[in-house]
Amino acid sequence: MLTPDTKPDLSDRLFSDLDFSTGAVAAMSGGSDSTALLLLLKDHLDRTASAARLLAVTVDHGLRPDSAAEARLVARFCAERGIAHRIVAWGGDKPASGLPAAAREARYNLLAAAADAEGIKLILTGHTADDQAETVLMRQARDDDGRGLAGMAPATLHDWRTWIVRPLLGTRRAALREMLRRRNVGWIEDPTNVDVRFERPRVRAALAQGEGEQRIAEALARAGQAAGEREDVGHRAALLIHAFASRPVPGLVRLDRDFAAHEDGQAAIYALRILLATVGGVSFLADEARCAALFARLRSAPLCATLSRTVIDARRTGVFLHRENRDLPAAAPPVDNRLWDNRRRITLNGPITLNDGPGDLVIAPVGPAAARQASLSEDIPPGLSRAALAAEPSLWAGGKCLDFAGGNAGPQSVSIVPAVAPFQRFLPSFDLEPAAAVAALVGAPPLPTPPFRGHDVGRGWAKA
Ligand SMILES: Nc1ncnc2c1ncn2[C@@H]1O[C@H](COP(=O)(O)OP(=O)(O)OP(=O)(O)O)[C@@H](O)[C@H]1O
Repeated sequence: MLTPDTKPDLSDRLFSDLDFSTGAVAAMSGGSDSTALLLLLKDHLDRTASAARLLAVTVDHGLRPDSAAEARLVARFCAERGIAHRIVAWGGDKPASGLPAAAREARYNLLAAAADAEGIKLILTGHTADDQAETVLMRQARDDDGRGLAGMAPATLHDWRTWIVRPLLGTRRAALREMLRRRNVGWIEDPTNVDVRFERPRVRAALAQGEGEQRIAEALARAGQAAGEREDVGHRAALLIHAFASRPVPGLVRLDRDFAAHEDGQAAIYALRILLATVGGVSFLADEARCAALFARLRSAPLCATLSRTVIDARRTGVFLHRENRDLPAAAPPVDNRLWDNRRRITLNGPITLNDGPGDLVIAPVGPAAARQASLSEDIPPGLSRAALAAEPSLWAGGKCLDFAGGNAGPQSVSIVPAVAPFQRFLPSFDLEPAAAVAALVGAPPLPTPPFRGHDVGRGWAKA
């Protein structure tokens, strides 16, 4: 039943676009924002999709003496409302520096694992407009390439399979707290949120003073504009990737010469940054200024350069990109669900059975010697094909190269599937289009269905 203080239009506005067909995990710290999120979500599902599964998950980071007791408080809160709840603990050693980032990384892994265990593909967090303003101001202070000014995306794909959605990103914290007070619901105040040894609490404290409100409004407006610009350049970069890039042999990307002369330099440089990071297996995009300088030089082939662990070999017949043949992973037995060189995902589909030869099965680069034996495409200069192939992963047994990359042709029990390094861990919705384009190019799995009903992967589906 509705109470006067849960305006139906608020929760409907927040959640009505979302696809709850696999259920939802609500990331619930017990703070005001995630408590409000959980209550609004529960109202919405009770009204519109009572069969949808809802699981609240609290991560106990084990960083404060009270954290376990707080997690139990959240468990009680959920039990009283008939909401399934789970506590997951961050075990193991904690780093001495970079603690907030490590805790965040661990938190998302644990939330995703909890969702996975239930077959749920959607995680909701309680990030608010206030969090967004803080994020934008922190990134602005760091003077990065401007992409970060878009702030947090309304949705982010985690590990290429679980959507993290932030439905409260356009809602102010004060409004949520007001709603909680009217419902007589309390929340946990995390002392870390006011611990000025950390950057975010310092920004938060500064925004609570003087002209804070105006700065918040400006930061949010700037974020909206930057998000639109980022989607736009991503869209144009995706068009360029579709039009000009191909993968003639595994490990080798070819750009038509016309790419180097394209008039939309901004999109071409963005496409280049994404392609270099993907081919090189680097988690962050190649440096913008260096890519701009490289793009300017591409017109005057021949050219051979390296950037982002990638060799750029520009010839009359095209601009070729392949992984540099150094600092490749050492031979090691295949381990399930691991990234190899940040370029391939290894999956074990069952116990390893070896019919192809004796000896222990390992994954190692093909290497120059085995690459020389391979039969090559006639359209590509053999030196280039071999250089690309040498850096590709292969299964080896007893010193014999069983299969080389691209391939699912080795023992059925091991698959080695291309991955898109810069977007593999976190893919913000702003970048969906270029990510889908580069995934199709390198043969990575297609993106899972977006979490918003009625939207394909493509322009304009992300909520503003
Ligand atoms: N320990 C946790 N367990 C589960 N989810 C968490 C946890 N910490 C944060 N989150 C999720 O991430 C969101 C943003 O995190 P942040 O650290 O800004 O929140 P908080 O201040 O701890 O709590 P809240 O946002 O609920 O007020 C939270 O709203 C919540 O959805």
